[in-house]
Amino acid sequence: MSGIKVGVLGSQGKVGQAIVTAVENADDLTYTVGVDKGDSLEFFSDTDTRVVVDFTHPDVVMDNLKYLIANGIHAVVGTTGFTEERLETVRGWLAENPTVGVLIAPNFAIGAVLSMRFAAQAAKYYDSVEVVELHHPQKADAPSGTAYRTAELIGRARAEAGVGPSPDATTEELDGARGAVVDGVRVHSVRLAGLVAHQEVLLGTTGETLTIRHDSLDRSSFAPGVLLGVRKIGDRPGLTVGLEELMDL
Ligand SMILES: NC(=O)C1=CN([C@@H]2O[C@H](COP(=O)(O)OP(=O)(O)OC[C@H]3O[C@@H](n4cnc5c(N)ncnc54)[C@H](OP(=O)(O)O)[C@@H]3O)[C@@H](O)[C@H]2O)C=CC1
Ligand SMILES: O=C(O)C1=N[C@H](C(=O)O)C[C@H](O)C1
Repeated sequence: MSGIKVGVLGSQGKVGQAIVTAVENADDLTYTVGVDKGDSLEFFSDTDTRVVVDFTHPDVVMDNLKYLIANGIHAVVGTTGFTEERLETVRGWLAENPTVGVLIAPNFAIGAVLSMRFAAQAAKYYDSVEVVELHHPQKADAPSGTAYRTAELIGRARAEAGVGPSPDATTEELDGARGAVVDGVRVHSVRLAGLVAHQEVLLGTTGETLTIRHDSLDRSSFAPGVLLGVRKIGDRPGLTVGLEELMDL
């Protein structure tokens, strides 16, 4: 056995299973152990695991990270639910363990990262922008982490360019009909059997619209981005947020 020793948290889950397969198939990585609900995190220390990939649940990911950082294990995290407050807590733990690297990304699919970048670039040229995310019905969080991040990037780009709010004459509304608002951007969440992970950013101005759509058709779409993170995180102490930081964009 040779290469970076990699373990997976949430190894029995939908994404975790795809990551285990990808790690096992990579010549330069060695799969050590999978940990799922009820298993001990000490399996990672016992197997001298160097990098752990976490695809679990927003309710448990902070406890996982606390253990990994305290034990000098690098982490690549796809689990959602990272508010600015949570990120600050992680930064605090990392300050006490300065050799450890943590990568947290709302979406590891290359196309999703690109579509977020394209949406931010386009945002200032259009009067209106709204985000629609569509996912499988087992998903716990709404809006998706990706949609939340996309709206933040769009909101920031529009604020920097001095663009006002999207026009909207709605005065009467059934609760939720116009979606949630993130940094001034409307975000709509669809949950539908048969879907995996999809997002459309709709932009409109006089006489034209632009739609930026990304589809993850299979959970293997997250694996190349995760493996990129696994290979790089050991050389990036501290907190990295977003896969784009590791891509030559
Ligand atoms: N960043 C990205 O690119 C992506 C992020 N995600 C995010 O990843 C997370 C997982 O998604 P998904 O795989 O679909 O979810 P699943 O529910 O299919 O998988 C999660 C797995 O983690 C297990 N688990 C729960 N608690 C613990 C714990 N304390 N320790 C170890 N394992 C635990 C679950 O067990 P049990 O089922 O028994 O509760 C389950 O097997 C979500 O937050 C999702 O939004 C998903 C896709 C891509
Ligand atoms: O739960 C999912 O499935 C996904 N979660 C992430 C998110 O919330 O953005 C990434 C992707 O959309 C799939």
